[in-house]
Amino acid sequence: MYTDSMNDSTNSKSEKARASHTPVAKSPLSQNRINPVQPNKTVEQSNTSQQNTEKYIATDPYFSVQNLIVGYDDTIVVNGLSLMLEQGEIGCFLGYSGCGKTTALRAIAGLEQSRGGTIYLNNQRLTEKNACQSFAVAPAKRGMGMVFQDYALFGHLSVAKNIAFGLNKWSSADKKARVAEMLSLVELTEHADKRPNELSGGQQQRVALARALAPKPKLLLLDEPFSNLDVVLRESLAMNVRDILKRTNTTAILVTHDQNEAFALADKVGVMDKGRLVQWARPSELYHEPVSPFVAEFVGEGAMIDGIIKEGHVETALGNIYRRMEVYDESGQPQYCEYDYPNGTPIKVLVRPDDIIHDDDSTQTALVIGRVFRGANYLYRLQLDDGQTVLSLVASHHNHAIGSHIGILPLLEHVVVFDEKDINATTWSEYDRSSRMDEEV
Ligand SMILES: Nc1ncnc2c1ncn2[C@@H]1O[C@H](COP(=O)(O)OP(=O)(O)OP(=O)(O)O)[C@@H](O)[C@H]1O
Repeated sequence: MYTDSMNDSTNSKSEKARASHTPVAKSPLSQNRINPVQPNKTVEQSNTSQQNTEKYIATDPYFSVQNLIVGYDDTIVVNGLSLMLEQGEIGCFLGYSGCGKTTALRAIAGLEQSRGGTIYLNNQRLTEKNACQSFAVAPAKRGMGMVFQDYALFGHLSVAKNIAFGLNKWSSADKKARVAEMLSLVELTEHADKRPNELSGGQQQRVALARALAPKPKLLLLDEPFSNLDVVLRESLAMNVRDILKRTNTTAILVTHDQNEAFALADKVGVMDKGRLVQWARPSELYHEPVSPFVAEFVGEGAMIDGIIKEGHVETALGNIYRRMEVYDESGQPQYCEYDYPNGTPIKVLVRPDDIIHDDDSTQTALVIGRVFRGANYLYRLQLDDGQTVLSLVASHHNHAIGSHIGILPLLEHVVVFDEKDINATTWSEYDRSSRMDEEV
């Protein structure tokens, strides 16, 4: 059954207060999904180029972007991007190549001019571009640090001198202490005197991180920082970087096309599609409550099955789905209400591999038509009686051959239902990854 308000991504009073001002794109079957947000700020409409003229109130976020628009020549590349982060939070832009992730990051850094929108950081307005006024704080004055894809280290300088590079206004004693602190933070103290080319890729990446963190940036921007590293190293380094950012309470934004990296590092992930931020949410919310089939496809695996509205619930080949409310009776049992659609309305249902439990004792069975060995698990592709397919993640000691039937227990309270509007917004037929599995025969 669909849980109407499971996706409350707010985790603080101030965030909840702001959420009440948040415009939320809702469809009848996908209510309460938080989309890109607008902080409750009133910008004074004036022609002045002075920044920070408006009053800030206690609930203002540490970092926010409102309706950012960036383009090259006749093409809009970032279209109405809005988001916010609290201090110490890590955000991430996730999306296919060319969707505008790097352009958005560069515009936040001030390296690309915006055509519209406003950026605030730590109670300072950095850009404002609308019909009434236009100004932008210079990149060097934004207090941001950046880690690039290729690290951009100075090959002729030692690790310590690379890290000290942005500290030229510091006293030599302070600079020495800060470099030592950063070396220790990234666990490279014994490599202080080496040149970058004497280090591994992962170590170079950590030098780049230490160099960007040394001047204590108000916001750290990381553009595909792990893309030059091998896959195994990426995830462990992403967790390592998250640990460092959390220890230093650094607010950061990462750009990546790698979902695992995004989930390992970020508190909030924004899925981008053709310049638009489709959903800005916590990783678990993106996975369990994608706002559209596009997000569902991009984040995680799964299959779409058909459903149809009947007497207020959704009938599917896996069973009936009832609409659950965020209301419980005295004994703690959830309450249900009807879907607001006429009988016969077609529905699509997202079923994740973890929604289908293998259970030998179940009377409901499915035919194994494909499987992929993943060490601890098999990802099975299963055909239901009506010919539709779903995926199921099963512990790998359950070794079932292709062509056999296995018992299944669908966890229908976890599935996500999409209405026609959601479906029409995406070419969902391309979605079913089960047909793209490299199967073991
Ligand atoms: N300097 C530029 N001039 C003109 N077009 C550009 C420029 N930089 C980027 N673009 C275009 O803007 C679009 C978005 O590019 P961007 O680099 O932001 O995408 P991305 O999502 O970061 O992609 P990738 O993951 O491949 O780096 C692309 O179509 C790209 O060709």
